[in-house]
Amino acid sequence: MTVESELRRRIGTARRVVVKIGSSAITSFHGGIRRAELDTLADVCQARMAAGSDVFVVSSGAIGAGMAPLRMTARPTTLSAKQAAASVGQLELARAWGDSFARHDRVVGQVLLTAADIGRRDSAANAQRTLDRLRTLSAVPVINENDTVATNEIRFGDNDRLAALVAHLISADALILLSDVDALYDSDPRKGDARAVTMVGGAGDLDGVIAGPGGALGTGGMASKLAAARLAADAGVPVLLTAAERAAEALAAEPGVGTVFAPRTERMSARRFWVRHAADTSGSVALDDGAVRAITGARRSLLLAGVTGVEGLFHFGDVIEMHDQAGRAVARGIAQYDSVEVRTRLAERESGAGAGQGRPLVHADDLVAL
Ligand SMILES: Nc1ncnc2c1ncn2[C@@H]1O[C@H](COP(=O)(O)OP(=O)(O)O)[C@@H](O)[C@H]1O
Ligand SMILES: N[C@@H](CCC(=O)OP(=O)(O)O)C(=O)O
Repeated sequence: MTVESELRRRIGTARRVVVKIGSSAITSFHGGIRRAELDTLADVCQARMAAGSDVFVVSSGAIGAGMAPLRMTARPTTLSAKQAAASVGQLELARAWGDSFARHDRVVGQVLLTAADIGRRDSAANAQRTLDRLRTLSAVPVINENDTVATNEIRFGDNDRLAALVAHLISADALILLSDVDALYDSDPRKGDARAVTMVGGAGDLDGVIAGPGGALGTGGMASKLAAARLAADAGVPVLLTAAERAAEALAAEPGVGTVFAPRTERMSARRFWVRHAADTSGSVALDDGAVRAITGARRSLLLAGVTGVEGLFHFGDVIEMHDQAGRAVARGIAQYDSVEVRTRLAERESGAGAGQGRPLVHADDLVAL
């Protein structure tokens, strides 16, 4: 069996599956939700559940669904208009999913999350418990970003990222991204003459691939799908990307369609994954070149000696970002000092009164290079 067919079989037999459905697949520009497509997708998810898998749906489309009832003729661009459209559209979307699954005697549970919810351990744990309880009650979770409270600064950015973080949160065995394109191509297929990539085993397979923008209804385009696939790979979750039209084949026992992305062979620990991808950061420190080399190259702990400045307010145990002298984020990690204490130590050093080195600011085990 080839590596690719093994990976496809793994996705086809995964017990716990996150299925993310893009706006472009279930909404139309003027008509709102495409009910027939939703019914077909619910049928396919139901078939997979009947075969023994647990399915968690991440559904985009709230903004697209809200446009028609609000008589918007173009996709809204301002944050408040997007939020208004999402607030109207989410209600329609949840109702439509409820109707589609009710045809199979299934109820749905709406779960709206912000990036901040996933970035805080307590709220992430609560969301995880809710999702798990819905599963044991045989209800289908229908998840979306809580658009009405998410500002530009705190957004997931797109639902591909949300889906990958949910896959990590619930320890999914596979993530299926359903869009309006049947696979990853080496360049935007709308521009003609592009070649489909059937498997991405590592970063090298993406050499020469141009990930272009999305369609009129989508958000992140192909770049956001590749970023989500990478995030899922770090979490040890294999990914299949294809078109919603191919959903039946994508959720079959041996999915023969789309592009499959291999997970990392060594799954990142939950703690390091959280530090790297999910946690809110509370502040940052600037590092000199030697410290940057020590933490990114030699994988050492970060000592106060290499810190040249502090930004923001953080407490012992918070996740902070580490910047190089050009202001680029080079790593994230868990602080072993409060920001006030770090400032005091830097001031002491300036005045020549610095006492010894002390414990590291970030221990190597809690530090992830970006
Ligand atoms: N290299 C590529 N391979 C495949 N699709 C691409 C590529 N570059 C750009 N695209 C475009 O990305 C679109 C999918 O992204 P998007 O519209 O954001 O989808 P969704 O709404 O499903 O999230 C496709 O319609 C496709 O035209
Ligand atoms: N929360 C937004 C999601 C936007 C989004 O990421 O869309 P998509 O690129 O289609 O997955 C909505 O429901 O419209």
